[in-house]
Amino acid sequence: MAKTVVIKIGSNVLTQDDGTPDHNRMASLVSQMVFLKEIGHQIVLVTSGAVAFGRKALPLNPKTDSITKKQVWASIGQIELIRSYKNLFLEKGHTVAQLMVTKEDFRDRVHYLNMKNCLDGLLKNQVIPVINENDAVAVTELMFTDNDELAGLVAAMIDANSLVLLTNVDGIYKGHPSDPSSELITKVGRQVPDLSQYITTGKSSFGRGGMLTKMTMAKKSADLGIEVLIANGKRDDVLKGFADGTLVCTYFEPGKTRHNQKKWIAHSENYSKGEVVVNEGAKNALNSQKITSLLPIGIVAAKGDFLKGDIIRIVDEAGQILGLGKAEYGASSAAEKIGQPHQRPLVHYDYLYLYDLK
Ligand SMILES: Nc1ncnc2c1ncn2[C@@H]1O[C@H](COP(=O)(O)OP(=O)(O)O)[C@@H](O)[C@H]1O
Ligand SMILES: N[C@@H](CCC(=O)OP(=O)(O)O)C(=O)O
Repeated sequence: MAKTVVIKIGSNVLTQDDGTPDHNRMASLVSQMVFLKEIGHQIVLVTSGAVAFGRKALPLNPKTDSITKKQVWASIGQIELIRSYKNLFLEKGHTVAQLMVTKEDFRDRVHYLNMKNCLDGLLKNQVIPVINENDAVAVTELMFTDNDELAGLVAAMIDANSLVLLTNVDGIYKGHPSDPSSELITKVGRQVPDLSQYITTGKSSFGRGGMLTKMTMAKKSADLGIEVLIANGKRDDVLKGFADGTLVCTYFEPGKTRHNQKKWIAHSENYSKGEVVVNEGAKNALNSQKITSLLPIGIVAAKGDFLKGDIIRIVDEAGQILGLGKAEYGASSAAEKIGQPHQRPLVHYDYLYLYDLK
């Protein structure tokens, strides 16, 4: 079956132990991505490596602050990174395109749709999008936790079937991967156990977010109906293994696919601009099997300065978050309508994402 596959490559996969770019590994992964494309899959690449490539190209005074270092190295390294991909794909007859994004591009619905339109256009024209964070401008609140988060957001955006996170270990182990007694978790079903207990905060030498973000993103993406594979990009034929189903990895079984609109909303908790508190009746209605929009009659309070189109959090009176939604009107109109019958929904069902509260 032809799939849309988002492949994320971590910095460590593309570097050797001494930090120099590993062009052979890169060439092998490009060949395998071309193989996937030529057997009919659509490929989107999310790649790290700019900082690592830049660090090797230009040593900086160790006293330079860490933000400036990241910005300088990333803006130097990105050139070599994208040029290498461009040349390697071109040798095999394929064109790549570069997209550099920040968190803001996922926060704003217009930016989001512009990016989606661009990706759709590239895929339709058989071009392989190569995406990285725009590290030159992405500082503090504009930053993704790491590229695993970015890859998860991209996979949701384009309604991907699969998300393959390539790192320098075979997947999530029940213990530190360097401990020979640690066992690899090969499958995570829909009843996801608490895996965070196994994950240590230590990262690989150039990694940013560590295994915890991979796990969080994998769970979230699987909830949205995307299968996720965390696998070792340093193993030869890793992507061929993905194609023929022989890959040694941690596999997250996908849930039922949800509406695309809702996928954007599902990933927006960090970007919400306000919050509404709902009463018990509204909570039960939202959690029932019936398709329900959020009506002002069930709202007891509206907080924050949200405008029409902004994402708002929906919480119950005990403060537990129930879900997220796109506001149909702003906070001042909402305040006027609170508790009143016969009013337009504040959140329409199509723009409502409810957490699966067990
Ligand atoms: N339970 C675990 N299973 C696997 N890896 C783990 C675990 N706990 C911590 N890690 C660490 O997570 C690292 C991968 O994350 P990271 O360094 O962010 O990689 P990448 O650069 O590919 O994004 C591994 O190299 C490993 O050291
Ligand atoms: N955007 C950065 C990558 C940051 C990042 O998430 O790195 P990694 O944890 O190796 O995937 C770069 O290109 O160096």
